[in-house]
Amino acid sequence: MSSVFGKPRAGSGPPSTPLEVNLAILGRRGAGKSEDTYSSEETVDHQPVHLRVMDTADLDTPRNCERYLNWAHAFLVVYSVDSRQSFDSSSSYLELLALHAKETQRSVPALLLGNKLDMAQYRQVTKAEGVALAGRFGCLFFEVSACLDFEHVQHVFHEAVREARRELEKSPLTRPLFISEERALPHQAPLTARHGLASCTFNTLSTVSLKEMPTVAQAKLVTVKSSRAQSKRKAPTLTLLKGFKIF
Ligand SMILES: Nc1nc2c(ncn2[C@@H]2O[C@H](COP(=O)(O)OP(=O)(O)OP(=O)(O)O)[C@@H](O)[C@H]2O)c(=O)[nH]1
Repeated sequence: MSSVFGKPRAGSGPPSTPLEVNLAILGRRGAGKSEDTYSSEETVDHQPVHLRVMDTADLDTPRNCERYLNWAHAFLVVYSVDSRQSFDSSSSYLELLALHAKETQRSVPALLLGNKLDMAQYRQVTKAEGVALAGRFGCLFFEVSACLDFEHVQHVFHEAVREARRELEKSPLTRPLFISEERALPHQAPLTARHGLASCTFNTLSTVSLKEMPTVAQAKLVTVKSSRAQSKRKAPTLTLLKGFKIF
C-alpha cells in the first residue's frame, strides 16, 4: 500500500502537488475526539498531503450528518474503551455510513478507533469487541491512547489518508460534495484558522447547502461550532487532534 504513495501517477499532476484529503471524526461526546475543524500539511509515505479534519460534536447519536457525509474522503469513528455508551454510538455511526454508502453507491473508508487505551484498567469494551465491530463493517481497527501515544495516533491518521487515497484512485471522477453555505448565529464572531489556511474559516453553522467541491483556492471550509465548543477550545485538554500535532 505504501508503495503507491510518493510515486507520480498518470494524470495526477506533479508529485509535489499535495493530495487533498478530508477526514471527518465521528463519535459520542467525551470519546476524546477533540472538537473543531483543522487543516494540516502532512507527509504520508513521502507524499505531501493537505489534510482537513472535521471533528464533530454529536451528543450521543448522529445528527446533522449531511455536513460530513458528502464532504469526507474518510471517516474516523472514535469510541472510548472505558465507555460502553461510546462504543454503542460508534456502532450507530458505522451503520449510518454503511447506509449512506449503499444509497449513494459511493464507498468512503471508515476506521474504527478505540481511544483512551491508557484507561484499560477501566475497560468496558474489550479489544475483541472492537475487532468484531470493525470486521462487521469491513473497516480497519485500532486502539490508541491520544494522551500517551502520539506515534500511534499519527499512524492512524496516516492510515486514514492511505485508505482515502485508495478510494480516490479507484474513482477519481467522484468528487465529494462540499458544505458551502453557512449563517453564523448572531453574536458569534468567526474564528480564524490557526494555521493560516486562507481558504478555511470556522464558523457556527446553522444552515447548509451542498455543492460539488470547489478547487482549494475557492474553498471555504466550515463546520458546526457550538458556543460550548468555542469555550472548550481554551481548555488544556489532551486530545487526539492535539496529539496529532494539528495545533
Ligand atoms: N485518559 C485519557 N483521556 C483522554 C484521552 N483522549 C482524550 N481524553 C480526555 O477525554 C476528555 C474528552 O476529550 P474530548 O477531546 O473533549 O472528547 P470529545 O470526543 O471531543 O468530546 P466532546 O468534546 O465532548 O465532543 C478530555 O478530558 C480529554 O482530555 C486519552 O487518550 N486518554
